[in-house]
Amino acid sequence: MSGTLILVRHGQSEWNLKNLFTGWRDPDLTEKGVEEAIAAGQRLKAKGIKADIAFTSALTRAQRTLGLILKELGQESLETIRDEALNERDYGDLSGLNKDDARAKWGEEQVHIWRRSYDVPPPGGESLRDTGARVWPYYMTEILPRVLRGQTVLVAAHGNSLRSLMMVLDRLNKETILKLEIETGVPIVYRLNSDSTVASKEVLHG
Ligand SMILES: O=C(O)[C@H](O)COP(=O)(O)O
Repeated sequence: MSGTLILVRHGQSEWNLKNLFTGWRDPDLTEKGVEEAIAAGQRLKAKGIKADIAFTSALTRAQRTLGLILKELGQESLETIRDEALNERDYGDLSGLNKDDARAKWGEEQVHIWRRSYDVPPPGGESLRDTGARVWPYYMTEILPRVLRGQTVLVAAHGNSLRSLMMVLDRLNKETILKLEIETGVPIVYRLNSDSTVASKEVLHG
């Protein structure tokens, strides 16, 4: 066994609440999102987890979630690396549109394909494969080597950047990825083997 990788999707954002496609837009957390982030930190603390380093995206909702978690862990000054490689999928022309309005305009099935398929990009935006094309190399070069050295690495990011990562960790394919939904503010704790495969996975629900 090597180290530990903890993935957390940011808490509820203002645009999650309004049901808007967000992507690279930068809304803050709602009150509920703040509470979810604090609860995530408390659950990690209850497990006795301390991080050695943290990674997050270039977007406020993920950074703020990370800050609230680190506060609960008593690790506010932990080394933190922010990189847009971990940003949410770029939702392109859908950004800022209401998800129900989009379903009314383009149909339920088309919108589901844009949201959950592996390789169909929303207009002007990134498919999950495109998102993975920036997340996977970043994971391989910056995150995984630290886990393999035995560190505990905390990653606060987004629904689709984490889906692309979990596709690899959980060995999902083009079909099985369609069903993967990641809850806001729920830490997922992976222990990795020394060959980078997953030794165990625990989802820290409330
Ligand atoms: O960017 C967004 O709109 C959300 O954070 C993720 O949206 P999705 O569940 O539609 O992929």
